[in-house]
Amino acid sequence: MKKHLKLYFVMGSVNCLKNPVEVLSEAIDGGITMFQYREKGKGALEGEDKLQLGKKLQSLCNQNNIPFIVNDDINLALELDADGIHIGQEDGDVSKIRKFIGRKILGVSAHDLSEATEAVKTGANYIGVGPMYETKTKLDTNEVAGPDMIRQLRQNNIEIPIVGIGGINQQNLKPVINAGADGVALISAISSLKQPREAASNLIESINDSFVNE
Ligand SMILES: Cc1ncsc1CCOP(=O)(O)O
Ligand SMILES: C=C1C=NC(C)=NC1=N
Ligand SMILES: [Mg+2]
Repeated sequence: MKKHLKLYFVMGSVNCLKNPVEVLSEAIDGGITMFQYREKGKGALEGEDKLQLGKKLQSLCNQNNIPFIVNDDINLALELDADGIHIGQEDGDVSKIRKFIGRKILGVSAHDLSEATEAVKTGANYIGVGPMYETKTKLDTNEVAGPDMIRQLRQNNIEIPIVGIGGINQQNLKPVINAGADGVALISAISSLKQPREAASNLIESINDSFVNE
């Protein structure tokens, strides 16, 4: 699990400057290690369109042995036979969902020690902690927690794989790794750029450097 979380690209059609299939294809070439289909927000696809795009993105991931995770939508995750699902605190009872999805990857958003402890207890495979920094991508985030939140979780013996998320880019990812995260999850640092391949390549290089000089 930990090695997949290094550069975890999260995206939906709403976030992309160009064709989402092209964006993901380039991001995979650039070196992302895991992908989450998060079709959400104003103008997001629904129903058949959402399913069809999901299938295209999933096949890109399968061809490249990249775990394909669906955000929030359990029915879609099961219909696509995705590798896993990511849910927020408001997306339902984690232990119920664990029974529903069996051995698939279960990611849970956590904003503090109590949510992280709960997620571990109910069988999450990793937690997404944030927002690390200001973000314009998700409008209803909690207040900025910062990398120190990850450091605090590790100091309280939270051993589960952790990915930081929220406003992360090449310039500010090192403190997230140094705080004890196994990787970073991000949207606009790849999806909003003309050259997603170059963006992903620069990011994974900086992430690997951060681990080497930890
Ligand atoms: C999904 C999510 N959860 C917390 S912040 C966020 C948005 C991250 O987007 P960006 O990487 O563009 O800041
Ligand atoms: C809200 C989120 C937090 N963390 C991750 C990895 N994905 C999300 N959608
Ligand atoms: Mg959610």
